[in-house]
Amino acid sequence: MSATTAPLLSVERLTMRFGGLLAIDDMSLDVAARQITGVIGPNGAGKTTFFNCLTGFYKPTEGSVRLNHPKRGLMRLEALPSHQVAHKAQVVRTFQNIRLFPKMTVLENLMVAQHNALQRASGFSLAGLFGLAGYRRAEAAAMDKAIGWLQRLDLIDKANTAAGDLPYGMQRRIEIARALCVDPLLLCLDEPAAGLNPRESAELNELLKHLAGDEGIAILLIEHDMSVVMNVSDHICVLNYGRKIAEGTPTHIQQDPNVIKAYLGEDDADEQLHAETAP
Ligand SMILES: Nc1ncnc2c1ncn2[C@@H]1O[C@H](COP(=O)(O)OP(=O)(O)OP(=O)(O)O)[C@@H](O)[C@H]1O
Repeated sequence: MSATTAPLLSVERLTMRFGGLLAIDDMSLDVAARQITGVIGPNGAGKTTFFNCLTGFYKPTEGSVRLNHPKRGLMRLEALPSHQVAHKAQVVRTFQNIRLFPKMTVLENLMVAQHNALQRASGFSLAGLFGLAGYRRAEAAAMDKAIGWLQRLDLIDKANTAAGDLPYGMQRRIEIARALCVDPLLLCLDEPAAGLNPRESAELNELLKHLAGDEGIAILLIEHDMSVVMNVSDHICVLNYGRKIAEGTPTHIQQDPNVIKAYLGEDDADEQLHAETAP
């Protein structure tokens, strides 16, 4: 991020406690527009809790999450309920476990994601039922958007297949397509590579680079698969026991002694670091 560009998202001194457990501990992070920011850390480090605080699923105990929205100005995400974070702030997420409607077709899954826009077009009345012109236009636009994303994500030939009948890797891609139908400024992906084979992971890399580089969507990426994180991230933030222990480029993160210790444990990390620095 250049010194003159304001970040898209500024997380300041975020803290989330569950009783005596400090899941996020005084965490600050800037997220740049049009870039991919990886969030990594060992199991239980607080990554998903961090997403839950950004997207209105949890109300943080302390701290602020400010979004610099290009049309609406500064928005305080920690004060918004989750549906407004998605539809007003355009910060959209996927989940660790797949949450498609398995019996609905792929296209129907993408239409459901746009129900807010359709409800508004119906004036929350019977306009939809009577097929009034405004509602029909909104429905056609929603359909165009869904089809457009299915084409760009190479899923169009599966539009009329029940989502639950498709292979796992494809379902993960449909989840991303569904999130894209909400026009995200910031797309938060929670382990999108989980369960993917190496070919699917490589395809995911290409897709993420395309979304950030060509579509201009900022991405926050929680991922354990280092072949994905290190390949696609512009910037990486590392959490351990709820604390940010490092941030920087993938090259910087791979060499950071604190990160190596968090992943390998103190003794193994010392061994590896000594081996690397030995003449
Ligand atoms: N609703 C909750 N109530 C109590 N404790 C919670 C809750 N949600 C998360 N935690 C705890 O907060 C800590 C961080 O959990 P979190 O799921 O955010 O970690 P994570 O980094 O996403 O882990 P993983 O990589 O295994 O998904 C853990 O100790 C977890 O048990």
